[in-house]
Amino acid sequence: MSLSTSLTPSTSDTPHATSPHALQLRDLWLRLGREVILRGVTLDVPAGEGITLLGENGAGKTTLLRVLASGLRPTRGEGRVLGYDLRDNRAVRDHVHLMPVDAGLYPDLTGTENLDFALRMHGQHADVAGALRRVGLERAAGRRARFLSAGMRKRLALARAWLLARPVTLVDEPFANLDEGGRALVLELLGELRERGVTLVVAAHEPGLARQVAPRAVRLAAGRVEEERGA
Ligand SMILES: Nc1ncnc2c1ncn2[C@@H]1O[C@H](COP(=O)(O)OP(=O)(O)OP(=O)(O)O)[C@@H](O)[C@H]1O
Repeated sequence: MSLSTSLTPSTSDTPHATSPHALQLRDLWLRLGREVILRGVTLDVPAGEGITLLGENGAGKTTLLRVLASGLRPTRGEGRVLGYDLRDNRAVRDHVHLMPVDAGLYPDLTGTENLDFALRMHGQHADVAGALRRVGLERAAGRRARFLSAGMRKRLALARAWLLARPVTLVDEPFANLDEGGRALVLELLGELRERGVTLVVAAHEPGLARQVAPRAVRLAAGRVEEERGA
């Protein structure tokens, strides 16, 4: 099936608002080395929806998120993010934020600098000190990310995703390494993103938690995405 038959292709110049879908994937395949990781992923996600992405270890969740963030190019198939072709790296990166499982921070920048830098990259201004307070990191503002604990790095990455509030926000294992308060914060901040109309994809092994902010659940199995039944 060809997406181009049903959609007017967007370029970086055309506004994404023409597409009611945040994600449209058609028969996406991805090979890494000798392994075929994605085997015909087809998925439609309306703008503003919250999706929980489930699957066993090694199922390909992180890989799929990287494809959606334009960090990996599909071997074949078609994909659009807010109407932009997935292969249009620049447009996709302008609209998509990926919070990776390891937080993806600059280790030699402080907490404040990491947030300032991310905002500057998107031409945004925001209350960085307030965001650090919100995630309980006010005292770590001046510490380099490399000297933060895994849970503190996660909180910093969460503050960044929340400040950026990109129209499509992809979150890989947001609950890992967090204490109870941290997990509640994830739910609170990701919930606020949803309220602001952000499309959210959460890869997680905790469906009960993730579905509180991303109610529709899909499962990656054998390289394909299947709709998960039941609440
Ligand atoms: N750079 C790479 N080169 C080759 N294979 C890779 C590469 N990165 C990941 N893989 C393989 O892709 C498959 C999917 O990995 P991925 O990290 O996407 O799984 P996951 O569903 O996120 O797993 P987990 O729940 O353990 O985080 C695994 O078999 C992994 O070995």
